[in-house]
Amino acid sequence: MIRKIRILNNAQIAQLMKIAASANYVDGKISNPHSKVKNNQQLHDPQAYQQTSKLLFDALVANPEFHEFAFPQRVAPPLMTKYGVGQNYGLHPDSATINLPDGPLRSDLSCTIFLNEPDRYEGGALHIRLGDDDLRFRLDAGRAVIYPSNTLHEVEPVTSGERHVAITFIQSKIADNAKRDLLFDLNEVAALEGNNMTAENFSRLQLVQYNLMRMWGA
Ligand SMILES: O=C(O)CCC(=O)C(=O)O
Ligand SMILES: [Fe+2]
Repeated sequence: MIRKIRILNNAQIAQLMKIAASANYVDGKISNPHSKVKNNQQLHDPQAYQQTSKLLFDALVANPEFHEFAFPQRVAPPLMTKYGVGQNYGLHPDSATINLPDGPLRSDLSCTIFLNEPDRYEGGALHIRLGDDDLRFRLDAGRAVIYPSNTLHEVEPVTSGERHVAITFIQSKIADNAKRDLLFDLNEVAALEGNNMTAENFSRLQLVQYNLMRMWGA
């Protein structure tokens, strides 16, 4: 399942874009030197990186919808990237593991947080391939798309303007996408309809929710 969630308010977007305007970006190949398809720029200043990464991380983990959908166990520090005219990130899968200072993170879900409005650039869609189907995202500033890391996806070439996003990767308590999606649906229905049930039936429903979490969760 793929979800779109509003993560940032206007003040947070303005703060991030202000930092982006004066910070130093470097060739994105710095973190994937062998990539044949990565053609973007990423934030490099250690201070700007730490500040933006904390703001983005805090916004994400404060968001209840993010928890309901992702069941996050660990979230990689978000990284701001940008794409100028002619830049893109060709079709690729995301790595299964990402090495972080506190140990490897298994990437179950990938997340793009859009930082500038889609009318500020042309092209630059995040294109996710699902078998024969194609999904394209150019979301409003502040909104994120969270999608399974095991998909093939690309960032299409920017043809005018500049595309600003932040990316992160999530290790979920439920590694399996199908199981995670089932529990998300079950929990959502329980939250929406629980008040209409008898107390005993609601308790039985909770028993199923909790025991599936025990069976499937980390
Ligand atoms: O910029 C995006 O929307 C996604 C970038 C991406 O696929 C990646 O960094 O692995
Ligand atoms: Fe990717």
